Amino acid sequence: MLIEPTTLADVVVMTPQPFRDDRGLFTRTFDAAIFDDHLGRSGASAAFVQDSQSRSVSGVIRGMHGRSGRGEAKLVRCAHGAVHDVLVDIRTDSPTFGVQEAFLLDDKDFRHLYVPPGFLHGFQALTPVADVCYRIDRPHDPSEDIGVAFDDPDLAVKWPLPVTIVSARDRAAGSWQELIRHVR
Ligand SMILES: Cc1cn([C@H]2C[C@H](O)[C@@H](COP(=O)(O)OP(=O)(O)O[C@H]3O[C@@H](C)C(=O)[C@@H](O)[C@H]3O)O2)c(=O)[nH]c1=O
Repeated sequence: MLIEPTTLADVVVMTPQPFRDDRGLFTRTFDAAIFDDHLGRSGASAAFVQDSQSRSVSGVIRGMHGRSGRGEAKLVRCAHGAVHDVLVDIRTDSPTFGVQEAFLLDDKDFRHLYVPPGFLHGFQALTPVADVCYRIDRPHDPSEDIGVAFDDPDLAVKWPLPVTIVSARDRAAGSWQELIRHVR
């Protein structure tokens, strides 16, 4: 399991080594000992309290989602298919505040993102079926949902495919400028 930094402060990408044979493959998707050691916090991995999975059809965009209050840490991977995954740092005290980075998550390399609290997250499905799995370190609470429109002109995320389906909540999301006023 390789753990590498990204351009976003504190975000890391974990790349496992899938073992492939005639039957298919086996891959470790997460290693608590390596993760805790990387963070320098014994037991950090034990904080993840909810596992979730979403399935999307090609072109679907989910995002850009964040969480108010203490935020939430997230582990994100694509278990089936491929997604274009985007993170935006919304921590006002971060050296990478406002910076975004995109990652290809797929079922070939099984790259896995660790996202600390204080980020917007979203993705677009690139394959007919794309399953995204998350682990979060606080129980889901919709009253803390915050977000920015996936097509906000200031964020200007470059989605690779034409947009097919977006939820009503995401269509109604606010702007980057509004979010900045809120977090500052
Ligand atoms: C996220 C979530 C949703 N739900 C419910 C609420 C709703 O009825 C249904 C679908 O929820 P949503 O439309 O919010 O799902 P979705 O748009 O896929 O939301 C997800 O988007 C990606 C980008 C993330 O980063 C996730 O943290 C999460 O915000 O599932 C839960 O019960 N628990 C959860 O943790």
